[in-house]
Amino acid sequence: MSSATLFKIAAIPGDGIGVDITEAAKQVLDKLAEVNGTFRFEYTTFDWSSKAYKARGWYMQDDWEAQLKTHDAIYFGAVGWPDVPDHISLWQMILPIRQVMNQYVNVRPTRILRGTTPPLAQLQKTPQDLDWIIIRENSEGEYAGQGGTTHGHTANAIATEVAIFTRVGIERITRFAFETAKSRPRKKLTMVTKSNAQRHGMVLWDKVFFEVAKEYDGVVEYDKMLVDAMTVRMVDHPESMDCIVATNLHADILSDLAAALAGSIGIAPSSNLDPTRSCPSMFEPIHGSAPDIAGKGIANPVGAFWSAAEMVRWLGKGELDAVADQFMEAIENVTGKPDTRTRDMGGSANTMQVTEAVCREIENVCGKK
Ligand SMILES: NC(=O)C1=CN([C@@H]2O[C@H](COP(=O)(O)OP(=O)(O)OC[C@H]3O[C@@H](n4cnc5c(N)ncnc54)[C@H](O)[C@@H]3O)[C@@H](O)[C@H]2O)C=CC1
Ligand SMILES: CC(=O)C(=O)O
Ligand SMILES: [K+]
Ligand SMILES: [Mn+2]
Repeated sequence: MSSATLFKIAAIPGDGIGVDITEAAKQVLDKLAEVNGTFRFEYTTFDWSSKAYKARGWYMQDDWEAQLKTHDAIYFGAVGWPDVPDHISLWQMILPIRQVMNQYVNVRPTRILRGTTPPLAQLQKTPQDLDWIIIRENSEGEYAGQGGTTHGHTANAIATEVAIFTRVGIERITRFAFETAKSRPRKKLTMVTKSNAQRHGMVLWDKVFFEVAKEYDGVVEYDKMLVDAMTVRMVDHPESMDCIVATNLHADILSDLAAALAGSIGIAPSSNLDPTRSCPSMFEPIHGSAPDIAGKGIANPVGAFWSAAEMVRWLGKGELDAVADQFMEAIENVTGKPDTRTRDMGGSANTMQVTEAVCREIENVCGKK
C-alpha cells in the first residue's frame, strides 16, 4: 500500500537522558510503522535544551508556537540540567508548551508491568491491585506562574507564588476525569485536594467537582481525599482506587509516588492533551533528565515507549487502539524477561539492548495478522 498515513512529529529530546530515550522512542515507533505499514512518522527534531541555552541564551525561538503547530504531535524527552536553575529551564520550555498548546490534561497511567518488582510485598503477590490513571490538571493551579519577588537580594526578601483555580479549569478537568473513569471497567474516580488548609482555590475545586459529579451519579462511583491521607491510601489500599483527579502540583507528586509503587520511575508515561485537538498534544515519560545517570546509556526507555504507545493511540483517534495495545504487549514481553530489564528494574541491560529487544518483539507481536 503506497498511501500510508503520515504523522508529523515534533521531537524535543531536551537534556540528559531525555536525549537517549527520545532516540529510543523514535527507533521503536519507526519499527512499529514499518511492521504495520498503514502509517509512518516524519520527525522534526528541535535542538532546544539547556546546553543550547548556555551557548546561545535561548531555549526556543520566538515563533516556537507556530513551529510546533505544523505537527500532529510533540514527543518530549526531558528538560533541566544542573548548570541552569530549574525554574528557568522549566519555564522556558515545558510549562509554556503545556499552557500555550492548550494541553490542560495530563494523563498519567500506572500499573505493574510484567516482570517489574514493586517495593511492597503485598503488591508483589497481587500486581493487578495497582492499576491507576492519574488525571492531572496541567494548565493552572500551583503552576500558573503567578507571583513575584521583592527585595530578593536582601534579608527582607518577599516572594509570592499564587495558585490560580478557575471554574472553567476545574470543570473541564473534572469532566475529562469522569469520562475517563466511565470508560474503564471499574468506573471509579477519586478526587484529591487539600481543601482543609487551602481554603479558597481548593474549596472551589471541591465545589465544582461535586457539581459535575451529579451528572455521573449511578454511572461512576466517586469519592474525595485530602492529599496527605491519599499518600497513605496509595500505599495501604492501592486496590481501592482506579482513576484519580488532582491539581497540577499534587498530581505531579502523586504520580512519581505511583510510579515508584509500581516498581520504577523509569516506566511511567504521560500524555499532555489538548482534548479539543486545536493544538498538537505532547507525549513524554514522567521522569526528568536524570543527571545522575545521564551519558551512561542505562536509562530505562520503557516510560518513553509507553508514552509513544499513547501517542499512537491519540493520533489514531480510535483507529489505532489495537496497534497501541500490541505495542504495549511487545513492551511487556521485554520487561517480562530478566535479561532485557534495566538496572532500575533489577536487571543489567542498557537502553540500547532494551530498545532492540522491543523492536524484535514488535516484529513478533505486530507482524502477526
Ligand atoms: N517534564 C520534564 O521535563 C521534567 C524535568 N525535570 C527536571 O529533570 C532534572 C532532574 O530532576 P530529578 O528531580 O532528579 O528527577 P528525575 O526524574 O530526573 O530523576 C529522579 C531519579 O530517578 C532516576 N530515573 C529517572 N528516570 C529514569 C529512567 N528512565 N531510568 C532509570 N532511572 C531513572 C534518576 O536517575 C534519579 O535517581 C531537573 O532539572 C528537573 O527540573 C523533572 C521532572 C520532569
Ligand atoms: C515538571 C514535572 O516534574 C513534571 O511535569 O512531572
Ligand atoms: K519528561
Ligand atoms: Mn514530576
